[in-house]
Amino acid sequence: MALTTTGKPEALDAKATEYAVRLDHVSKSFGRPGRQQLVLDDISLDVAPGEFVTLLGASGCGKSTLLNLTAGLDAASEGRISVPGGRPALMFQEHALFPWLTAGRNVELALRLRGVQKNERRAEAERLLALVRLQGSYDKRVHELSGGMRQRVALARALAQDSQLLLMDEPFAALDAITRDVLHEELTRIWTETGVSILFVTHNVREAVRLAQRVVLLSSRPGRIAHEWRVEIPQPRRIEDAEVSALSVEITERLREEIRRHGQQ
Ligand SMILES: Nc1ncnc2c1ncn2[C@@H]1O[C@H](COP(=O)(O)OP(=O)(O)OP(=O)(O)O)[C@@H](O)[C@H]1O
Repeated sequence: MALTTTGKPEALDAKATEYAVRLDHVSKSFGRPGRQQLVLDDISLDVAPGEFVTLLGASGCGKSTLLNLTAGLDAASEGRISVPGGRPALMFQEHALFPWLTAGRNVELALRLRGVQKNERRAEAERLLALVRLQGSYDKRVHELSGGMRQRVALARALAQDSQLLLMDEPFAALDAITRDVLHEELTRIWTETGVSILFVTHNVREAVRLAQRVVLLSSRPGRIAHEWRVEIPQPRRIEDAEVSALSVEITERLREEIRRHGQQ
């Protein structure tokens, strides 16, 4: 497929590339010509196949914008985004499940859109619900599920797309700390089992360190890559582990510096 300097993520041959997604000098402005606000400035970032990267930054620094560009929901103003494996799967803070469908039917809908045959959908939806530890919940309606269970269904639905790249925008931010902790464990397990690449947006430093192999810090206004850390702490980690805490303190310091610097502009 021809490469363009702007526009939607491009599908390339997955085998020929060493990344699940590549952002190459990506910038994004909003607003009318002459009154434009530069939100993302010259972002270059690769996520390797099977890698788990968290994108961290202060509120309003452009994290969601970056994810939306990667998902193809909006076009970059400059630069190029390549997603070799095709359309990424998406998961947001709001579950966005259809309330009139059961948990199972919500997952099946994604399977249908993927082109899975009707007679295979039920079994595949059951398998995905079991993967997120919701076996037996196929017939439950959305209002019968807790917040954590809804996010599990949303995760099963995202996985139903069978994409090589999963984009997650603060998916656990609305959950209580204990439910979030459990879902961190589940996500780590599912990431290990499936080998999916994950780009996960959060403003929670401990969450970023708990989950990722690499934490990328964005500065604010405009969003630029300020720093990144490789997280060598073995999984499974716990959010209260001493090593997770120590690195979180270091990253928080750096984040504070970025916020102070932004405040002085
Ligand atoms: N469609 C849009 N039109 C105009 N401005 C926008 C649009 N989308 C985002 N912005 C602006 O871009 C900036 C970055 O927003 P974005 O939602 O990406 O930040 P964020 O880092 O995800 O914030 P948060 O952590 O609070 O969710 C903000 O100033 C926002 O007002």
